[in-house]
Amino acid sequence: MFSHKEIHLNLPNSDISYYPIFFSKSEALDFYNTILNETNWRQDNITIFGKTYAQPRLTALFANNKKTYSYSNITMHPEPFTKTLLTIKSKIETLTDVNFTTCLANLYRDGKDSNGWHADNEKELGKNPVIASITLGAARHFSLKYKNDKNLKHKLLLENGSLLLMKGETQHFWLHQIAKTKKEVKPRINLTFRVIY
Ligand SMILES: O=C(O)CCC(=O)C(=O)O
Ligand SMILES: [Fe+2]
Repeated sequence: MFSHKEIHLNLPNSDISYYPIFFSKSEALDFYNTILNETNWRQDNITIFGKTYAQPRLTALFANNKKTYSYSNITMHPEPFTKTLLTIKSKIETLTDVNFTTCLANLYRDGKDSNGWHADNEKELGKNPVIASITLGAARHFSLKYKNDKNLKHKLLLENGSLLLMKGETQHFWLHQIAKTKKEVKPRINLTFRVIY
């Protein structure tokens, strides 16, 4: 059906694939503009190790149910999927054969916005979550770090229109982040499709 170029990362205890051109550049920029303007972006306060910070990016939650998503001491309540998000979701579902319930959207306004080291291992995601992550707009580096050996790291550039798929035991063994950068970078929207049980 699809003949997307797939780059499978050769890292232990993981199942991570990168599809650099899941959407064409122009399709991805159309999605970027629509989602940027249609979304009620919010900036939550998060609490990590007892300290409260303004999250260094804007977020929004969408779902086809009422289930909330909680992490770092915040609980997000979803809004219904938009037509654009349903178009994107359905193309990912054809590739993965997973029915995603939920999408967490992140807006990195510039290089100062980031997402610190974490695993997507909240219990509502189930044992071995499938996370499908779309990049729209500017490219940013995605870093991976092995929990058992912090010297084992991997970094890849997530480009406009790309899909990164993490599944299997990845979240048990690996942390990931989007680090801040001093380079001039334009805004990036990230959409992470998930199943919430
Ligand atoms: O922006 C990204 O590519 C990663 C987002 C992420 O890790 C998350 O929302 O859990
Ligand atoms: Fe994540």
